Amino acid sequence: MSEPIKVAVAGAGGRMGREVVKMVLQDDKLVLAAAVDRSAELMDAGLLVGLPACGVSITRVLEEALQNSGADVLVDFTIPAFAYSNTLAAITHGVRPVVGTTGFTPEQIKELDELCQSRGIGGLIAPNFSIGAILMMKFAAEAAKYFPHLEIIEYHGDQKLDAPSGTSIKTAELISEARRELKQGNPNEEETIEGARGGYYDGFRIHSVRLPGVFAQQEVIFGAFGQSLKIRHDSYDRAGYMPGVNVAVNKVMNYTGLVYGFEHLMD
Ligand SMILES: NC(=O)C1=CN([C@@H]2O[C@H](COP(=O)(O)OP(=O)(O)OC[C@H]3O[C@@H](n4cnc5c(N)ncnc54)[C@H](O)[C@@H]3O)[C@@H](O)[C@H]2O)C=CC1
Ligand SMILES: O=C(O)C1=N[C@H](C(=O)O)C[C@H](O)C1
Repeated sequence: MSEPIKVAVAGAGGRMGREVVKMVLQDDKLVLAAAVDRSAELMDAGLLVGLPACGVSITRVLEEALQNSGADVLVDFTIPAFAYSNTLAAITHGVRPVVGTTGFTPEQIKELDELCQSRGIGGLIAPNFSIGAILMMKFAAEAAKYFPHLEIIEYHGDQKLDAPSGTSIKTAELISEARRELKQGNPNEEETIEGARGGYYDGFRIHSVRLPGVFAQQEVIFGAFGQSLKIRHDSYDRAGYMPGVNVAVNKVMNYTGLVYGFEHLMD
């Protein structure tokens, strides 16, 4: 039997981080090497997620955890402002990053890929780990070949820090690769209230709805003469992302370079 994979979790006290801690502690092929968060310091990570104590306390300083824990993989679900520096720190310590935090720029992703290549380790940045969301993106990209007029609407809770969501940006990128060049709408259109038409991406629009009580949903609406098509995905529970995170933690051990998008690891 192969050695268990040692996993450090950044953002362990957050909503996604707690699910990751739970998933790692419940998988006998994974070991929780460290749990880092700016809140819940010193609390046992197992107790924090409603499981028996596991002997790993929440610590504050990621660098120390990366240096001292012997982690193979860092799973990061923190906040956009820290995700880049956390990922950089992981790669610098030879720890493979599996990152769900959103907000990376294409330039940052390219730079982190080069760093992974030069360190000879694998990494993943995935704006969405849920299989249904990946299928929604793939189906939307396919539909855009035939229905080039579209709008993306994403719905999240009112405390989300980034807009548009990482998922909607990834969807827009996949659609853009598949869709013929087209600037939609009336060329003489004018916004009488700024932002009314949403964010512009390569000829189409992304709209971000932020409301309390909402978790994570997205629809892509296609319009054509005499018809429309909607492709929609709804997330109801953060546990729904964990099979994807688990696959990523395992697969990242076996390739070199930084992959952007869970769709590349699904098959
Ligand atoms: N890729 C995916 O499938 C998904 C991605 N997300 C993304 O994951 C991120 C986190 O989401 P939530 O867990 O809902 O947020 P959250 O606010 O519940 O948790 C974030 C946690 O990170 C901690 N934190 C902040 N800065 C830190 C640092 N420098 N080092 C260590 N910990 C730090 C905070 O104290 C907090 O506990 C967001 O960017 C969200 O968009 C969320 C759901 C699914
Ligand atoms: O903040 C969230 O909650 C989510 N963020 C990710 C995103 O920005 O796409 C993934 C999912 O939509 C939940």
